[in-house]
Amino acid sequence: MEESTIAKQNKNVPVLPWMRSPVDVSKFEEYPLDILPCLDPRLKMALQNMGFKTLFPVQIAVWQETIGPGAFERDLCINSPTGSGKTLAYALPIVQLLSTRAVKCLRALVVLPTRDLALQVKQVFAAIAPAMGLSVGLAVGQSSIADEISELIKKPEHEAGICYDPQDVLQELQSSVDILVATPGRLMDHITTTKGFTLEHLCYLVVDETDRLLRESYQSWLPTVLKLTRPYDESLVPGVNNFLPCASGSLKTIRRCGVERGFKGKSYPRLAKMVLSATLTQDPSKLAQLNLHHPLFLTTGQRRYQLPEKLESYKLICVSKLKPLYLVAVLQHLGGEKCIVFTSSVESTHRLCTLLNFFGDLKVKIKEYSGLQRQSVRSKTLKAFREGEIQVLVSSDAMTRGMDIEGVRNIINYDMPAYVKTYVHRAGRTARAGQTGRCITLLRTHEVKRFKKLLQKADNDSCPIYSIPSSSVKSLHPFYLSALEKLKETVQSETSRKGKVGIKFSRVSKGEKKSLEE
Ligand SMILES: Nc1ncnc2c1ncn2[C@@H]1O[C@H](COP(=O)(O)OP(=O)(O)OP(=O)(O)O)[C@@H](O)[C@H]1O
Repeated sequence: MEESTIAKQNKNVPVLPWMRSPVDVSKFEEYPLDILPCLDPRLKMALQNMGFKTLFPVQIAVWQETIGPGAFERDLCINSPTGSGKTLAYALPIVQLLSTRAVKCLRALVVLPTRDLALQVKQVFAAIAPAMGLSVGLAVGQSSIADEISELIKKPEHEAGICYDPQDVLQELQSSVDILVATPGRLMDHITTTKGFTLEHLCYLVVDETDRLLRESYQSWLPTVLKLTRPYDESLVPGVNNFLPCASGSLKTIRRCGVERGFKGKSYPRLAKMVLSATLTQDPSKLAQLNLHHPLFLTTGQRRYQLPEKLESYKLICVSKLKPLYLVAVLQHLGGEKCIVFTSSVESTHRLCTLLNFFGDLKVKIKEYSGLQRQSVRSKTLKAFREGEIQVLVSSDAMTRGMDIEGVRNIINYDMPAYVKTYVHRAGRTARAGQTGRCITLLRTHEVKRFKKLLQKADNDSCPIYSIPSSSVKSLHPFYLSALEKLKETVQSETSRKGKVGIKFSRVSKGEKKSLEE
């Protein structure tokens, strides 16, 4: 074997020994709900009401390791392609496991990097948890902290006119939810300031989009959660009880038992964890932060990065200064099919979207979605896109991960992604749940080689050219010139209105300007 091939293979072999012998999810088949062992009939009904008849391979694999023979004795690290159904893979076993709980306490915590993603995941739990008598809460900062607290914490009912001891009142505060879906920032707000909010009874922790969440520390949410849920033993750490909050009096928590290394075979209750991503990190130092218990790695096939089976990747090679024209020609060609256009920054998202809207005659509704906008604006746009009122969304990488929008058949990379991970997540907004989809990447000539290498990392050698007749591009020239003029005016007025922020939009790029002068 050639040396370079061996080196390449070694590079793909994970450093961590437990990652080298994974459970291969691709060996599992879709499985009918009717014959799924141990599935509670109430949950089956809830799933059927969602229109689901089978469980996907990753959902079956996780079911086996949690409810099935695996009995959740090991923490699970799940690497499965975009759109393969990871959300239900963790939501289903958690809801079934919690169905036998006697007292309402916060038992499961799901952490996600963004508000829109957390909302999406909450909806999945909300579709199945009530059938088992469980409540789901959301901590994302969508409403005021006071409103959020009143949703999450139940206050005791007190008779008017009677004075109560504040200490007793604190003891009586209870969680209104069994499962909480949260973003790290709001989670930390509740941990540090909300009276009655406790992780003391937490049994399950899910870290979704793990590699994204581990990249930033977000006010040290992870060490804080692990510290607050660490099993404590007075004899090992004297006085520890004095530091741990206890809002539920003498209530004891039953967690899974596990034999931890370093505890001389002593078994004690642990917080059971599932961590997931379509591009799960294999970096030992990053994974070490999660303090996983005898982790089991579940992955799909041999490849590190995997694209959805029915995704078709295309490249469109364009003359740099005419890129917007190629984009418009593609949009015309797609004839109003739902589409997300990705750019490399919030500034170019804004400028490109403004420019496209000046093209008149496009017959599609185009809006931007980026981190530069207020959350309320973003949520409104997302709703309109989901409902089909908007056909094209121009987005920065705010939309890259996890978002599940029905009917998106096309992804366009207006700017080539810099990393294979970004390509995997962007392209993964289509071809979800076994559907077909295409991802078209606009490339300048000098980017072609780099793009080929990037796709090879996802083992994708087949990326045909997306052809657009040059006559369609040419015919757009006159519209482009007038659209650029209008863009220039808009940019100038935004600059004067928005001061500093507007300056970001104030420069029409060299390519655009040159074309304007021609
Ligand atoms: N058993 C099922 N039957 C039919 N559809 C399903 C099933 N499970 C999930 N889906 C659908 O598949 C789509 C993708 O699911 P989900 O968002 O959980 O994917 P994911 O693996 O988390 O993707 P990403 O990595 O992009 O976050 C959703 O629209 C979901 O409703």
